Amino acid sequence: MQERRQQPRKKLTTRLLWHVVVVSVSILLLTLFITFWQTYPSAKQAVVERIQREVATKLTTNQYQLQAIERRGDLLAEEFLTRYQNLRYEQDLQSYFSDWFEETSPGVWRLKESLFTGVKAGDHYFKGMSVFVGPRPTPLTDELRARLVISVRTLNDLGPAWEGQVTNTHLSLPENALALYSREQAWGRLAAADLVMTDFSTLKSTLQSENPERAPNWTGLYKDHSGGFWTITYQRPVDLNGKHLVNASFDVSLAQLTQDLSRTVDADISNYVLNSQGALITSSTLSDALSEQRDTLTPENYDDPLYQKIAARLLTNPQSFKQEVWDDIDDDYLVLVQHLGTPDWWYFAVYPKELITSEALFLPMVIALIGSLLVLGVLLTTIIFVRHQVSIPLRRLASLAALMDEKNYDEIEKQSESEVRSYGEISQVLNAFRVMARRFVRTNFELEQRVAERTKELRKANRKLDELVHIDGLTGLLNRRAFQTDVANAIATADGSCYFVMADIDDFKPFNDNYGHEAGDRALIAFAKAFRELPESRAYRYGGEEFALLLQADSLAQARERLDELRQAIHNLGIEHHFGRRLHGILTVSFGVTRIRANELPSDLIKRADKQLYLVKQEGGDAVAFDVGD
Ligand SMILES: Nc1nc2c(ncn2[C@@H]2O[C@H](COP(=O)(O)OP(=O)(O)OP(=O)(O)O)[C@@H](O)[C@H]2O)c(=O)[nH]1
Repeated sequence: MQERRQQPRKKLTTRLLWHVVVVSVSILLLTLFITFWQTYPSAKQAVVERIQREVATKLTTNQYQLQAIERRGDLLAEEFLTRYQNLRYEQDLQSYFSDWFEETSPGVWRLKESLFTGVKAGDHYFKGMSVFVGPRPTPLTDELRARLVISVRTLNDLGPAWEGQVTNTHLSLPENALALYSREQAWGRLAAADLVMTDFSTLKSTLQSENPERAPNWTGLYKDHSGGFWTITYQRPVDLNGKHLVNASFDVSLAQLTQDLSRTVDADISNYVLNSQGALITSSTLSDALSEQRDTLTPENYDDPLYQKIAARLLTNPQSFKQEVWDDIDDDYLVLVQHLGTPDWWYFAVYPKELITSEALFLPMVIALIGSLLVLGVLLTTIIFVRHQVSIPLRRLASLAALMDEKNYDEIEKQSESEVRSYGEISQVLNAFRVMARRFVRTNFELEQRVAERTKELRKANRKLDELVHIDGLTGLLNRRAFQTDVANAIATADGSCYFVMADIDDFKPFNDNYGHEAGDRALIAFAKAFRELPESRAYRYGGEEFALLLQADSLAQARERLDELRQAIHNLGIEHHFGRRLHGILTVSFGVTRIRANELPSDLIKRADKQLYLVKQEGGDAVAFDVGD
């Protein structure tokens, strides 16, 4: 009963909720995992392709600019050569040289200042021009003079067209001379008088002795101390009949060159540009201070772990890396490699892998979100349905069962009438249970009433039976069985005021024999009435014609007095008896009396009374004899 009344530890809806949540979350996680597993490679591929597109666009522009410079070199070279072929023997050139050049120190010639600041000479206006003719082993020949003048005129005509696209346009001569067009700087006038340009790698690389192929080249990066910026130079040697005349050249500042390269369109992509020696040309990660040192930054002196890893791998075999993806070079970054070609540099785009993971997670997250909303919707619907259609009816059912247990009929009636919304099987069960509950309680009530009535009757019958067991059927006196119980109690509570009397009808046999047995019965009934009416006493039919009395008396005398009254009452009945041995004329009774003693045996008590009765009988009967032994 106790168990039945206990509240369930968890509600049905709570349990259902837990089950659905656990199963749904497991399925969602599995879906997430599988989707992520499927989408990660394609997300990575998409990122790679996006970066490649961006890099390609950037490099195409960059390479286009460089190739444009190379094409300009061709133009400049062709123009110079044409003019040189047509004009080299013109005498005017010698006078131009005399007008335009001045010997600023012995053997060192420079173009006059006015051609830089702006002057009209002949048909042309000259501006931004400077020339330095430094120390050289050979003398200043007419041909060299003519070449210098042609160089000045060519540069003056073509140079302005490319202004802004290159740092400067110049024609360098293998005889340690250089003609330069630049609106910014009159380099030819500033160069140190003892400068031997042909000793430097830049110009040296164009000399026939150094460059038998006569291949145009991009120099390495160098700091232009006169300009104060990092520069590379494009040089295209121009020869005629095996003679090295000039180099059509352009200086390009590193800033100009790498502006696009170091700029990142996507803030998440950083980049590095390395040359074939592993030196860092530029990077989006460089601070302004470090930007000044680029090209001198090497894995040994620039502490950037990712750059160091990239440089280490590049240096294993630079020419083998053209365009590829390095996924394994760093735990956190994906690296795309692109060889630039012009100049011989490598471009590295670096992308954080965690962003690829984020992108790969996008689809699973959308699925998870939609899935969660779906699960939530299904869950809420299920909970509401189960709560209203199952839980509440079942709780009502449990409540009815508890009320049945408590036999609360009124409440069951009340609850049975109240409305509970449910459908189908639950509704059937609830209704069937209500009907059953009502019937059960009613039947139970009736049964209990019937049992109560029967119990009452049974008690009554038992009392009757009990009486019958202890009452003599003929006389209505208590019988010997009742006597045995009462005498035991009287002995147990004996206080000297209770007497035991044994009475026996005198000569009853002859009475029966002569007056008939029925007359004997009537006599017995009449005597019994007299015994019963004796005050302060309980009378018993001891057996046959014998009676017993438990008599309450304050003294022996009082007891004797009472018994004499009884004997007199018997006499008064006057039942005639003329056939007895004692010839009393009426039917009489003899009495043997003794006082009840505490804790004695009933047999001893009876024996004492019997003895007195015997003595009375011996003496002729119809008398009372007392045992006075105590
Ligand atoms: N009518 C009738 N007689 C009974 C009943 N019970 C016992 N008796 C008779 O009582 C008589 C008892 O006789 P006895 O024991 O010889 O005693 P008595 O004749 O009375 O002789 P004393 O006792 O010496 O006076 C018997 O004849 C029994 O049949 C009874 O219920 N009804």
